[in-house]
Amino acid sequence: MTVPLLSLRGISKSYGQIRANQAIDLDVAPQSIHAILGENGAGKSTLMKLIYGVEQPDDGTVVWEGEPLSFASPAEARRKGVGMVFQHFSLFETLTVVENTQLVVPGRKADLIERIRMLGRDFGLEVDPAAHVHTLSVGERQRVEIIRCLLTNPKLLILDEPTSVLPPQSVNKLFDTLRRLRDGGVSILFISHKLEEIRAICDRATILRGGRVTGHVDPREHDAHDLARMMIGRDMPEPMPALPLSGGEKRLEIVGLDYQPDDPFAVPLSTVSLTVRSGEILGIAGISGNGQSELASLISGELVLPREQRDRIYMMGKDVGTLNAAARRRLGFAFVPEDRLGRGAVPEMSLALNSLLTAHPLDLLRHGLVDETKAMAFARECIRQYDVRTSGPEAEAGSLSGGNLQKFIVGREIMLSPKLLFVAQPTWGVDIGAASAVRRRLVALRNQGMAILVISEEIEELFELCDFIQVLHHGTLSPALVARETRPEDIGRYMIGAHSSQEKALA
Ligand SMILES: Nc1ncnc2c1ncn2[C@@H]1O[C@H](COP(=O)(O)OP(=O)(O)OP(=O)(O)O)[C@@H](O)[C@H]1O
Repeated sequence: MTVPLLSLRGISKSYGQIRANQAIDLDVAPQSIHAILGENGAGKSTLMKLIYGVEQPDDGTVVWEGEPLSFASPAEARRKGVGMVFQHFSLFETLTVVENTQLVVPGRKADLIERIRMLGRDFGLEVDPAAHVHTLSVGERQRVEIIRCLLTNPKLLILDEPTSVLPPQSVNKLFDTLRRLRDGGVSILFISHKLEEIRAICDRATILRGGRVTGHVDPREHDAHDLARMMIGRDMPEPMPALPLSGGEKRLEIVGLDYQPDDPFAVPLSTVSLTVRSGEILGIAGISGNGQSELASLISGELVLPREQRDRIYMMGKDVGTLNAAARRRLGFAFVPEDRLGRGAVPEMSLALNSLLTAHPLDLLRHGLVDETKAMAFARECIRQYDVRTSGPEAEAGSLSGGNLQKFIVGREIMLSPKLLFVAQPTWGVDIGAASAVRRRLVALRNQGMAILVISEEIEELFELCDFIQVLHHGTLSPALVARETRPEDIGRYMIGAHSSQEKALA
């Protein structure tokens, strides 16, 4: 047998009471794409952090290219040829793309700009090297992370859910890239919750459950159902059937909204119109960076329209364009932003305190002070209902695994029983078991009459959830398409700006 590029034996790591990794054995062969599979909180990110030197194991040995070794820091791991793209981005918001790159990759700025452009062209990872990171969408930030990593020429590339925010076209391009990298001698550790992707690209898979290895398999020899069962220890639930449309009242209406941002990197919106009624789910598809964050901010109230732009955004029948986020929430609006650690939750605060951020109207304050008992009870209920794996309501939000924090934030907003719920990327980073639970919940709420707006880059998710789909491209929205009568390719054409001639537009 060839000597593995990386061998782990008996690797363990605990955080207080939580045994995130227990006696992990793992061999990564040279020139292989190796999947790490597991539910939210199974210990995948922890294991990757140990390999990349971000954390040190409590126990166990690491052998790199046949030599016993321990990576004391990410800098050392990078020197040896390990590169990592994180699930939570590690970019500085106020710096430009190329300045962020310079922090890790030596070289002259002009050369780096050229190399970034070249990688972008070659691998479908286009991004403006001079753009400030704070102006970029989540998807674009991820592209920057991947490019930055590729620029260090790693022997082992660790990708923590790299496809979660990429549109389907770019996923295939990324896979071509990864295959080319592998054929050129790079091994790849690939974390993903998308089993079909794993079967398409990986030649090995290691499955984790509760911090332990439960199997090493060749994913091409198992179907997605098999893999899911190994991962979650049971069969997947069936999707929730949607009741026929009720033709309910309009809860959100946007009429011919134009938006010209001050920021030169932001995307202008032109004549955006949409309607979401009680008892229906409208999905907005599109590649990130086409105006999603601008539209989301205008709907959530983080961006307020100037006084002269009246009669553009209505919620529950009221013109809300000039109202701030809090005033919109008072009308029965709730919002899950795509950026869960930055805007959805405060990482240093407990889950109980994070509940207060939006759920304070549910009687969690008394005389202006936090009612601890009620805040704890609320957080505990959210943890229970949404199967959030954590030590309890006192855990810091930042200590939760990505998917578990997402479940908590989505749960918190749903528990407000809003009339209108707006969720950006509802299941980004959430494992398939939990993602299907979140989707079932959204459909059940729709059946009970909630109006739901979803922005997602995952076409399959939109088809599973939505009654209608509109596609955002270069700041304009396609007509509403009836999801049941539309094919993914039709959506794909709108996503790249090539209109379908036979659209099933609503009158
Ligand atoms: N810094 C930390 N402090 C406390 N607990 C932590 C910390 N980091 C991880 N954990 C816990 O360790 C366990 C494993 O988390 P990890 O992030 O490795 O899971 P994961 O498999 O990557 O999950 P996901 O798919 O949701 O990203 C979880 O219970 C998590 O809450």
